[in-house]
Amino acid sequence: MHVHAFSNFVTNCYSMCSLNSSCTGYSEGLSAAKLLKEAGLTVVVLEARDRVGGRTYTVTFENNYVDLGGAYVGPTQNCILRLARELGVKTYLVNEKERLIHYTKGKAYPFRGPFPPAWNPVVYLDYNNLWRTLDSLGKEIPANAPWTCRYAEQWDNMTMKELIDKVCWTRTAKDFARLFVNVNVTSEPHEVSALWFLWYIKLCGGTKRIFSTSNGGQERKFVGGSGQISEKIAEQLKGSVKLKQPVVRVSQHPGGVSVETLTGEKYQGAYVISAIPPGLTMNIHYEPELPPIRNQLIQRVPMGSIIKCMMYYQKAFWKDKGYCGTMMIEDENSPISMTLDDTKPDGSCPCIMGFILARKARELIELTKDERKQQICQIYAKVLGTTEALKPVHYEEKDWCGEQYSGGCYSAYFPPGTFFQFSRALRKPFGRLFFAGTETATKWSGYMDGAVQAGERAAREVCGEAGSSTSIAEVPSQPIRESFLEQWLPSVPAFLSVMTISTVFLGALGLSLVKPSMRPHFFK
Ligand SMILES: Cc1cc2nc3c(=O)[nH]c(=O)nc-3n(C[C@H](O)[C@H](O)[C@H](O)COP(=O)(O)OP(=O)(O)OC[C@H]3O[C@@H](n4cnc5c(N)ncnc54)[C@H](O)[C@@H]3O)c2cc1C
Ligand SMILES: O=CCc1c[nH]c2ccc(O)cc12
Repeated sequence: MHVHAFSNFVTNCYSMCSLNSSCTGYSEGLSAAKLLKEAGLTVVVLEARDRVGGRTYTVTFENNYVDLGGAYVGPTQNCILRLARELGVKTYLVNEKERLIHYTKGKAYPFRGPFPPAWNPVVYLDYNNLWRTLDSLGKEIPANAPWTCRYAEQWDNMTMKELIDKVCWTRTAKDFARLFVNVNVTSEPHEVSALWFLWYIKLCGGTKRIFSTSNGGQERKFVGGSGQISEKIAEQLKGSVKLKQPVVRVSQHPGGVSVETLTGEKYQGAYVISAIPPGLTMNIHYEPELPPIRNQLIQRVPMGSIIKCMMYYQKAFWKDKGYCGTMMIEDENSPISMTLDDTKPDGSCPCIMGFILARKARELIELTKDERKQQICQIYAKVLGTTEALKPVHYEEKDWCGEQYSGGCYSAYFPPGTFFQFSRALRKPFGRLFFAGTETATKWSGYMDGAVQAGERAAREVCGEAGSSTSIAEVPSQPIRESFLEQWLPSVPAFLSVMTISTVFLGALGLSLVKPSMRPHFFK
């Protein structure tokens, strides 16, 4: 049997495989194909681009390597970490020794921890209630069947903007919540379904785990770059990975599946795994036609918007100033919203990685590369408080919005009113056609880890096996704890109600204790 995979991680697009013969599938393709090959199947991976890796992309220049796509990994991402270990790819810690900076209202506030603190007690309560609410609503949503949540329809009909406006009382918390959505899903709060966003955060272990560097999703990077993972699997699969082969037709017949590519090549197999973002499957003709819900799902899942920008300097001058290089920037005039130190672990190639996200990516793609570089240096100089930021030695950037075979990044999102009715079709096989890709994952969906989990799950489906990927902790993971205050502090409205009730109660009590003749006349 042959399996064809179109894919990246389980391959990079479509992989096809065969048991004693063949099967066909797409990518994510690479991790699926690896597992299928190990199970004794013959696999072909059909990749549209002239390279493997898909939404990961490591390029080399002047003795340096840089990840221009997916890069960060961290505790609980055990599928990608296990795969990396098997392939001999090591990780290193992203620098977070010094203080982070929250830049807001034109001023830089250094801090430590996952989220900026608030000195105003009302804002403090509001932030605390926001994170607690997002996490507790997420607990109501089953990871593998979000449509069964008892509030699924209600929450899906709401955008994240509406949810943020309901939960937050202060402008400060609302603005930071917008940045939180921008950074995590490269989209605007008004664009995404609240049900989908709450599910997405839950799949990563909650608001702290997804946003943190230490003990979170951005804790580590791969020595040599994330692109090696796909490249090493492709090497193991030798001649089975076919580049420059965009799949355009998938025809199922009683004996198997035939997959046709844009160049006119035809591949026969027993099964196909499609491991491309769901929206891109609109580019493919299916015989027989896709089932109705799948056919409509693929029309409803746009991709996020991001430009990843790497600014290189002679020296990591931010460390000398006591800053680690993480900046959370709230300023409409700043192209960049989030940065991390991208200096190599041996201190070479000092670099600040910055994301241009969502609305800003769409606006700033109109500028030239040099104009973006100038604007980025100017905001780094303001935030870090030094003109050293104006003197970079090199600049690299990658716009993912214009990538034909990604459609955008990091991943697909669900607009309001879509996730409740269409998420059930995300990974439901159709005859000999199986679905992988990070969007179909039930842990760390949208991430490299989700891509591997989904690819391996699809490979097991092809083999007729149930079960899930091994989940042994690959790097130490500390449980995410909520302090007593985080759990029990009231929200702003609860605090105001308590204050009002207690003021009225104490006032009434006080009045009852004074002589009737002394009471104001309306109490007599
Ligand atoms: C800037 C950026 C930052 C990111 N940051 C992180 C991060 O820090 N950590 C993290 O874990 N993730 C991150 N991600 C997301 C991560 O890269 C993706 O979730 C992951 O790589 C998706 O893998 P995949 O195999 O599901 O899909 P893809 O990588 O998209 O693979 C699909 C493959 O299919 C191919 N293809 C498309 N159409 C066809 C067709 N018709 N025929 C054949 N082949 C086709 C594509 O060329 C591609 O190679 C980031 C992504 C970007 C771009
Ligand atoms: O996945 C890629 C990058 C990313 C996703 N969520 C966050 C949160 C904070 C970051 O610094 C980066 C990211």
